[in-house]
Amino acid sequence: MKSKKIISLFLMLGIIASSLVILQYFVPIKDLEAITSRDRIAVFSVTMILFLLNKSYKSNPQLVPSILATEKENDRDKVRPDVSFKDVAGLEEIKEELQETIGFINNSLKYKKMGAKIPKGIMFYGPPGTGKTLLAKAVAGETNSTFFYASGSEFVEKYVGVGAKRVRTLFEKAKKEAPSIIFIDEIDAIGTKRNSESNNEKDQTLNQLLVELDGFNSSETVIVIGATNRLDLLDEALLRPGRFDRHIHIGNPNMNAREKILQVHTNDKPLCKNLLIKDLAKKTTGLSGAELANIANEAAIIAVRNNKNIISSKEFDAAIERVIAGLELKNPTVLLKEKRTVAFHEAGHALTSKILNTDIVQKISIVPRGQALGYVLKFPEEDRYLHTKRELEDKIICLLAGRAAEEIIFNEVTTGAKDDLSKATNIAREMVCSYGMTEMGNLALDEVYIRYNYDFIRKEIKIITDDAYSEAKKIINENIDILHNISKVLMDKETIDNEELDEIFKAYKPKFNYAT
Ligand SMILES: Nc1ncnc2c1ncn2[C@@H]1O[C@H](COP(=O)(O)OP(=O)(O)OP(=O)(O)O)[C@@H](O)[C@H]1O
Ligand SMILES: [Zn+2]
Repeated sequence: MKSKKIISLFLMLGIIASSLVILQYFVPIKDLEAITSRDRIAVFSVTMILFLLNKSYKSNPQLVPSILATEKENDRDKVRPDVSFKDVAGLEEIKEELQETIGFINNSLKYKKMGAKIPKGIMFYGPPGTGKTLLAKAVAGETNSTFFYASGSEFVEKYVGVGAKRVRTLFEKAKKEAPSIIFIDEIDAIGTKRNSESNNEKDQTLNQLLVELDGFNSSETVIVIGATNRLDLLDEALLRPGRFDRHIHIGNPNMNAREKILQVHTNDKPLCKNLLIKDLAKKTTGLSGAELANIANEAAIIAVRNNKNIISSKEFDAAIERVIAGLELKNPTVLLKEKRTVAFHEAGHALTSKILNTDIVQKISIVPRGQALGYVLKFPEEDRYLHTKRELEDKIICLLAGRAAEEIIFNEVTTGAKDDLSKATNIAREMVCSYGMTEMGNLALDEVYIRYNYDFIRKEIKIITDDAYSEAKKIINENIDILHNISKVLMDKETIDNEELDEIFKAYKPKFNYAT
């Protein structure tokens, strides 16, 4: 290592010397005195920059195709994590289930003597940010195994064969360092179903992964953990016995788990005595572990910014809003007409949510945040795992009510409903394709069928969203005074909290009849 540095230094001095010689060669003899020390410094600086650029090219592993990279550079994916199960909050049943695997690794000799095969593959699946990576690291920590991290998308390259070679190298290293855990995040990037339209490189990589999973035997204690948001998209071959045959669903945390996660992430923070973590758990229904960790951190940052030495519920409320709705824009330049449109749009969402009782409305705001010009902050009253058809229809009504209010008041629609339309369409699509909630009957449709029959499916989706839109307009028209009142208060004060909204509702008698 040292000798390399010395060679580089000599090389650099050589380059400087030859540059000066070349410079003199190009300059007529009579002008030689004109080569000032400034010129020499310039040559020296340019050489140094070239030298440093060359050095950073070499030290940046991204620039070296991993297939050509040295052993050392590839080893950056290998760690011995200092994470254990106590860092993973909630998820008690899952930790219980993983105890068996931990027992296998820690007592592998006993199992081997008995001729028992150690299970090789576990597949974690569920929404993003729920702790899949954290849990895999904790398994490595609990067993003192080497942890190899790989992301499915890293394997798939333009060049056929590169991905397969990377898979081979990864397994070779893991076997050498056994006991080890290989964690393959976003495994769907290589593991989706193979079909006639598949791409060759992806399929070769997947085949290599299958070969590796079949290849290693019980003398090597290597456990492979895959993670995906979409188990249904994975090739069945990957999930067969002997491969990723244990499937563990990791969902968003329930109230109890949220409380524990928030506890873990606030342990090291000075909290106000009156602050109840339980209350925070109530206000964060539907959020992931990663979002909760983010909220705890944001609350601390906000407290520092406000020169506080303890964190109170005020900072947490601001942090929740920040994480859910995005960064508040300072001095936004929203036109008055646009502000009115946003006020009516948000009033439409809030009015229907309250009338249909879909969620508890915490706050309505027309202060721009993130990409939104306004927003309604709302949470379901409790954790829900099942939704009736009626509830899904109500959700779609509330989503489309922003646009419906715009149309009723201004007789035209704006681009502001883009996100609402996308969410509403997704729910309706699930109702048609996954939940069997339409005239098509009790069917779940697979991706290939959906792709080839999308025109027909689109018609079914449109029936649902059209009905919801009419219903939204009906509810708003029947309660138009409340809509005007909410938007008036929003124009004056920019935000309304749930108590103020209750006051507005008390002053009028909301009307509501479901269309039959
Ligand atoms: N159950 C939990 N206990 C404690 N912290 C958690 C938990 N779940 C998530 N977190 C926090 O969220 C962060 C991100 O979680 P992680 O990366 O493990 O999620 P993931 O499911 O792998 O996400 P993705 O699918 O996006 O890769 C963790 O580093 C941790 O700080
Ligand atoms: Zn909206």
